[in-house]
Amino acid sequence: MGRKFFVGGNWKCNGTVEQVESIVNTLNAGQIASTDVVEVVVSPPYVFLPTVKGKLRPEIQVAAQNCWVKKGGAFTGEVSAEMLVNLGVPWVILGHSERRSLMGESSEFVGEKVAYALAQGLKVIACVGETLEQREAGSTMAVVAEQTKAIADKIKDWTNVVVAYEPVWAIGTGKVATPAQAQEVHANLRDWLKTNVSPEVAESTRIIYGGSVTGASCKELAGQPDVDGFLVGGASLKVNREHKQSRVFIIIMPYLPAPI
Ligand SMILES: O=C[C@H](O)COP(=O)(O)O
Repeated sequence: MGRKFFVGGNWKCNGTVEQVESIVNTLNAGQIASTDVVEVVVSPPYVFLPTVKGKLRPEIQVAAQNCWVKKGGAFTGEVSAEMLVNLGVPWVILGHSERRSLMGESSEFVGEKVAYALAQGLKVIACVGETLEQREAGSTMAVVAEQTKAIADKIKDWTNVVVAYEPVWAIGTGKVATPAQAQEVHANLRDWLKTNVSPEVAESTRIIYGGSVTGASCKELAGQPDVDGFLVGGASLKVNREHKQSRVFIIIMPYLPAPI
């Protein structure tokens, strides 16, 4: 069975009650193809999760942007995986570069979080990616392999993991990776999974791309054999005025069969 295309919208630390309501209304009004063909997941900040989950059409799932590394307790400011499960949130984004760089999350810590979240029944969008300095030093694949290995060391079952390759230099900068750059890393990452985990995991695990994806860049990127979808930041908050559509839908529509 082929890998189902995946489009995630990461709203990061953005939005007011009014803006979130407006985005949800736009998403609910948009055309969407069968969930057999594409998986669409939006990730609002924690405080908006229950509202978004309650108001969104059922074809669109929600993700948290982070969760605690173990069972809850005296960890002020944290949200546990158990709480997300209790709320009916199916997905969580872990290891985003903003958390690695701004909150000091190490690869090992991210690996522990991924393992714990999976064990509680969450599905995980696990982010990896190199900085500009690392790319220029020629260590892109070494960095991505080290981050992926830290996850592979802690988990056995990859069924509920989507890997998001997000080069740090492309995030929020408008400098989207070229299709060739994205394909090269995705193919190397799949190869790494084949050698270090298993051929089955390499074949079935979705590797999605994130970093300045827009309606203009998505088509060629999605045409690459190892690009299985996107994790969209800025564009997932925007509405295309002409089409009155969320830009997440603009991004996925070219690849989809007839809407339901
Ligand atoms: O999680 C999403 C990524 O950080 C991409 O963000 P961006 O599309 O605003 O560059």
